[in-house]
Amino acid sequence: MGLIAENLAARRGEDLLFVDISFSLDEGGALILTGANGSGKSTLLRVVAGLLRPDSGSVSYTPQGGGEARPAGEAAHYLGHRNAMKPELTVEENLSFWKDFLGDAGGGAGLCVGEAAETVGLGGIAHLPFGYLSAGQQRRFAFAKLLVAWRPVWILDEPTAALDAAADRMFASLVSGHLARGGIVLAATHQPLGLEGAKELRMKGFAGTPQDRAA
Ligand SMILES: Nc1ncnc2c1ncn2[C@@H]1O[C@H](COP(=O)(O)OP(=O)(O)OP(=O)(O)O)[C@@H](O)[C@H]1O
Repeated sequence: MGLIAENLAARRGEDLLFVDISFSLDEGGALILTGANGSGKSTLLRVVAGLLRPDSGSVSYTPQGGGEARPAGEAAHYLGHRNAMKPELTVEENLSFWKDFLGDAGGGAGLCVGEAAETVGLGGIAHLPFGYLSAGQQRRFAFAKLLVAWRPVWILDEPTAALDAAADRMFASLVSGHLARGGIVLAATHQPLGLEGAKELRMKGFAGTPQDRAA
């Protein structure tokens, strides 16, 4: 039940970046990835999101109450370093696109676009082109993307880097709310983000060449 990663390994170039990564998270559970720059946090998040193929291992999500296990990426939002919004479209158009494209993954319903914009504190400017907005406003609307489609697993890569304290607090409340609704959070972050009490997985960086490991 929940998110289960088993024996994940990933390679960058010839070398293995990590091996034998396993974890499981039930509904309401959170895991924070820590480790030095370049230790593989973003790579692991991208593997879980289904954006990179693991060298070995698997990661799946099984809904609460049973149902079939499926690739975790199908039940996940991935919020990476980029906002994944078209600058020439309005915020409403961008969020409507994501709402339709992602859909609800079962077990919950996303907010309407207007509600999501209100929730991130920017209800009055969702009619503007995304490209007109400040960097912080753009990031807030990237958070709204998490709200317009219900996806139980949130995969977050340094979501609040370079945001002000108020935006940090707002995002922490979104994260706490998601966990309280039975969501799951997997995050690389140096901020508390409402994840107090989360499990921690420390990434160590390159795990050697495949030849080293065979030796
Ligand atoms: N496309 C790529 N091709 C080859 N190597 C890559 C590629 N992307 C990342 N790497 C390497 O993989 C390693 C891990 O990168 P990753 O971005 O996963 O680390 P990170 O822990 O998220 O780092 P940071 O804290 O700096 O964001 C780094 O040494 C990086 O140079």
